[in-house]
Amino acid sequence: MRVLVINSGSSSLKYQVRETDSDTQLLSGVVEQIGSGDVPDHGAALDLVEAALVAELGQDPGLEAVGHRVVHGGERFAEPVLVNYEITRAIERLAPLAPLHNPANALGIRAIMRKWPSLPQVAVFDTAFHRTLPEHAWRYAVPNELYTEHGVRRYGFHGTSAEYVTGRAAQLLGTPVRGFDGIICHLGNGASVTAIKAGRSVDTSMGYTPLAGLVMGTRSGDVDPSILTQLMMRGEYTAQELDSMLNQESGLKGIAGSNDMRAVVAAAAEGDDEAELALAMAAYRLQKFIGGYHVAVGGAQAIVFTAGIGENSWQFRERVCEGLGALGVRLDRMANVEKSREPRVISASDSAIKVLVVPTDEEGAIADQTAQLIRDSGEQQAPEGE
Ligand SMILES: Nc1ncnc2c1ncn2[C@@H]1O[C@H](COP(=O)(O)OP(=O)(O)O)[C@@H](O)[C@H]1O
Ligand SMILES: CC(=O)OP(=O)(O)O
Ligand SMILES: [Mg+2]
Repeated sequence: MRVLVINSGSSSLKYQVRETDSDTQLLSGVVEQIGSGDVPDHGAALDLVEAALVAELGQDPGLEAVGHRVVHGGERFAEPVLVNYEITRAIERLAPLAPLHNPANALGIRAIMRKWPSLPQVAVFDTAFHRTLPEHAWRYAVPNELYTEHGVRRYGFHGTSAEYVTGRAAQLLGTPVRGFDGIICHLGNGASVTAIKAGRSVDTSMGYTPLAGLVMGTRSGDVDPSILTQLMMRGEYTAQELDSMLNQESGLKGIAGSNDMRAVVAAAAEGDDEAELALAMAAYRLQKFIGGYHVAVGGAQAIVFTAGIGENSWQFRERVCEGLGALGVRLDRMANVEKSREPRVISASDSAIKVLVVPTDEEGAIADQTAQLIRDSGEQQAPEGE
């Protein structure tokens, strides 16, 4: 099946056209720096995608379906769904919980509806894989009505990536996925870490929104919530200002002035104190999560690095693993600096926990789930005997 995949991240739009039957990629691209560069918003980014489609595949690109990454699926969506107007509105209603993502996701769906009204579209949710969290991990210790009336709970994100990477990591170790206990570190512009027990997500660092947990490119990750209430009560900042400050001006950017890990690593190597501090903070936060999740999964077999930083920054991986000595983690320094697009082991043979690098493939996973759902729903609709 020929599927167009649209992955709208916070600052980028990744797209691919895949033939799922032969697992081939016909077209792939990324529009970066949306909002800060030449591309003002995700609408303009979609115009570029359409131009690329027509240039590469002709006026009729032969698409059979579109698969969208949708970041927030709330409590309702535990699996991929066929999109209709009602589903699109539900995705839009979740926008306040993922302000950098869901509006762009819904915009993409509506743009395709207008352009190719009869093309089936599937939404694949970042939250879905985390629906297996036990309640003691997804509840916040606040009055019950915050959950029952306002849906305040941990949802978790990057689930499509965590699920895909879990499968590949288990494969690499020669373990069935249901026998895999590990820790998946998805480190991109948004970053999260997920505890995997028996192949399922049992805890994850992002929460009600993708702001929680690790120190990210522009997001603070965990802070004391009183910082916000105090600053608001004193009239120093509005809720709106704090929201955009924590989502867009914090993290590596807030401390070191850039959200690009390459620039921060280079600056630190040249002796820039702020860059060094930002790296130390980001690594320390991740080390604490890894220690906690090692306990949560009852002893991890593997710590897995993935996404832009996890796959490419040997310096950041080294820094994180150097702080994991108490867990018996030992890196193979040579293996860690090797460049490869293949899943691989980068720990020393005497490491108590294996350390892996496994490139993620959100687009591939979304294409496969889209084709699968469309095939299944076609079979359900087809009358018996046809
Ligand atoms: N070669 C590299 N070395 C270090 N960091 C890299 C490299 N390539 C990309 N990155 C980092 O990866 C991050 C983007 O990751 P990505 O997974 O594409 O994010 P997102 O999907 O959130 O847009 C950026 O912080 C960038 O600095
Ligand atoms: C959920 C999230 O943070 O996604 P991204 O890393 O693509 O911004
Ligand atoms: Mg991403």
